[in-house]
Amino acid sequence: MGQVPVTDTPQPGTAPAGVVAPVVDRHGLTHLAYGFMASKALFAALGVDLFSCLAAGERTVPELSASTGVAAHRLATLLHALAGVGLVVAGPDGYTNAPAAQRYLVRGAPGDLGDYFRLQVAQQVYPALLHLDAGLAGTGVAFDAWSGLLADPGEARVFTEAQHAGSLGPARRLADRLAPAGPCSVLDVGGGSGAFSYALCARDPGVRATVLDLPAVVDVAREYRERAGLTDRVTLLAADAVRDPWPGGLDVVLMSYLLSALGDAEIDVVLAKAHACLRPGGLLVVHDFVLHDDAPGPAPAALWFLQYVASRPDAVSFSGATLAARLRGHGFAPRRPEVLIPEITKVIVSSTAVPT
Ligand SMILES: C[S@@+](CC[C@H](N)C(=O)[O-])C[C@H]1O[C@@H](n2cnc3c(N)ncnc32)[C@H](O)[C@@H]1O
Repeated sequence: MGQVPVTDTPQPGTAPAGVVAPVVDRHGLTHLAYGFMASKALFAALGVDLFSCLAAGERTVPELSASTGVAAHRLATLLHALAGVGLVVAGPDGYTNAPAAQRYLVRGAPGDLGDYFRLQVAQQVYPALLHLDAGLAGTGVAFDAWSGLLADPGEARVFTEAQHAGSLGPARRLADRLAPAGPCSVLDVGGGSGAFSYALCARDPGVRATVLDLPAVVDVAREYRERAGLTDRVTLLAADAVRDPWPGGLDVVLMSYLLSALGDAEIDVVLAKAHACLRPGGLLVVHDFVLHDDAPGPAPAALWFLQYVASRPDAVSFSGATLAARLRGHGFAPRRPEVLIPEITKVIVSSTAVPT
């Protein structure tokens, strides 16, 4: 879960990035209350690949109707909505993509996030959020945590393919930052498709990785490993990270979006296991949603934490400081958190003590 923000720079009239502006008027409230409708317009457009149809430039409504197969009068209504929220731009004869749509929503573009939004956010996260009231009340949740949902091979495929699309860019950035050099064994816990492991392997030929995830997810990861040409350097381990044993003597344990997906007590279980399976001086790399320590937000990270409340009663949120305290409690020496996806995720690298 978690994504690059579609808006990289503050919009006119909004607070600078990182500062939460209190909602002061009805317009602000309306913007929030109607947000779901705007999201649905975006997902519906992705569903008929509308942004790809506009990739080459302006198209008229009849042209778009022919390409998408959507009746012109219904498509016109969708286009009005998309233009209203700024995803397409209306011209004298037709429509063009807004810059972010052209960059992130055109199928096959280098920054393509369409599958991530359409599959994971629209088809799995939003339906789960319909159970948020019950989750908050503690009277029921959408499903038995993500591990319950992902026991189903079809759901595991949808989730993992979408997550792969979302994780490729951040994985490359993290690999560049960690810059492994020389022999290095990595355990990628809750590794999903293995996107982060492949990026680390691509960065240095000395990296060997094990991707540990639930069995139905590992079945999908096998295909990505094949495509990456890394069957000889990446091992797949079908296991439950909380209940099953992990390999030992490792240089690096990576947890990308794992801790946020676990319950409070399970976080302690996996941190203890990480410490036990690292060699002295080994590194734990946590990449996840992280709240500010001393200010509200950032909103996307806070909202991602909230959606977990819909799917498990023991979900918790954490800031850099609360996570660092927890890491210290398990014998780690955490460094300062560093932003990986602005407003959404941070990376906290911690070392285990080297015996003197
Ligand atoms: C949001 S995905 C992140 C995948 C990958 N780390 C990435 O960043 O692209 C969270 C992953 O944690 C896995 N996961 C959740 N609970 C798990 C558990 N108890 N044991 C193993 N994997 C688990 C899920 O199956 C899923 O693949």
